[in-house]
Amino acid sequence: MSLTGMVALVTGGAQGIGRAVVHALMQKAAKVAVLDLNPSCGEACKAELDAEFGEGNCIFIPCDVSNGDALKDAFQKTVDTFGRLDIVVNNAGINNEKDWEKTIEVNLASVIRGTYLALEHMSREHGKDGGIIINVSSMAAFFHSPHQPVYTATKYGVTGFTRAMADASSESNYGVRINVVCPAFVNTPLLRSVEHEDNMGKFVKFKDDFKSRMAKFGILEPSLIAKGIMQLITDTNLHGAVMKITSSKGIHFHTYEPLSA
Ligand SMILES: NC(=O)C1=CN([C@@H]2O[C@H](COP(=O)(O)OP(=O)(O)OC[C@H]3O[C@@H](n4cnc5c(N)ncnc54)[C@H](O)[C@@H]3O)[C@@H](O)[C@H]2O)C=CC1
Ligand SMILES: CC/C=C\C[C@H](O)[C@H](O)/C=C/C=C/C=C\C=C\C(=O)C/C=C\CCC(=O)O
Repeated sequence: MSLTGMVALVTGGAQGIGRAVVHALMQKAAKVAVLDLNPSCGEACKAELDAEFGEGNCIFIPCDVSNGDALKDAFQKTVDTFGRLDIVVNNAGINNEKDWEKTIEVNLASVIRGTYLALEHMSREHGKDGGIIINVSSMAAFFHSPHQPVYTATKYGVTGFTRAMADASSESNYGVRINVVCPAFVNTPLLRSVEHEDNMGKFVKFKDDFKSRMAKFGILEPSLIAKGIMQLITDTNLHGAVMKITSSKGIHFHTYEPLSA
C-alpha cells in the first residue's frame, strides 16, 4: 500500500518511538502532523525533518493529549493544513505511578479520545474515506509488571479498547482499520524513568528488580517498533491485530480463541 499523499497524525511524535514512526512515515512520502507536549523537542524534530524531507511535509503542533479541547483543535489544524486525514498513531504515553491519575488520563483516556477524534475525521459514518488507527500499548498488557500496576492497567485497557473498536468498525462499516502494538522494553527516555521516585513513587525501591527484567528480556530499538507499526499501517489485511514486539520473537502477533479474552 502506497502512503504517498496520505496524511498522518502522531501523538508524542517528538521523541522516542513516536519520533521513529514519524520518520518512517515521511520516508514513505506521507505528510505528518507531530503532536507533542514538549515544544523544544517538537521544534527540533520538525527542523530535522524539514532538512531531510523538505519544508511543507510536516507540522509540529504543541499539544497536551490529555486536554480534550487541545487535542480536538490539533486534529482540526492537521486537516486544515493538509486537507485530509488518513492515519492516526495514538502513541503518547507516560510512566508515572506517583501521579497515577495522570497516567490513566494520558495513557488510556487520551487514546480513547484520539481514536474517537480519528473516527470523526476518517470514518464513512462521518462521510469520510476511511483510514487507519494504530494504538500503542505494551507487553506490560501481557506480562503485568509488579512495579507499574497503573501503567499495566492502562496498557491492558488500550489493548482491550482497540480490539473492541476494531470489531465496532467492522460491524458498522467505518472503513477504518484499527490495530494495536505491544512492544517490550524500548531504548527511549521513558525507560530511564525507572530511576526516578517522581515517576515510580513507592515502587522505586524495586528499580533493580525492574532493571533485571530489562536485562532478561532485552531492550529493543525504536526503529524496530516503527517497522512493526508501518506493517500495521500498510498491510491492508491487518485489522483488529494485536502485534507483539519482543527481543526473543521479534515482530509477531498474539492470537486469541474465538469469543475469548
Ligand atoms: N519505551 C518502552 O520501553 C515502551 C514504551 N511503550 C509505549 O510507547 C509509547 C511511546 O513511549 P516512548 O517513546 O518510550 O516514550 P518517550 O518518553 O521517549 O516519548 C514520549 C513522547 O510523548 C510525549 N508526551 C508525553 N505526554 C504527553 C502528553 N500528555 N501530550 C502529548 N505528548 C506527550 C513526550 O513529550 C515525548 O515526546 C508510550 O505509549 C509508551 O507507553 C510501550 C512499550 C515499551
Ligand atoms: C520504567 C520503565 C518504563 C517503561 C517501560 C514500560 O513499562 C514498557 O511498556 C514495559 C514493557 C514490559 C515488558 C514486559 C515483558 C516483556 C516480555 C518479553 O519480552 C517476553 C518474551 C516473549 C514473549 C512471548 C510472547 O510473545 O508471548
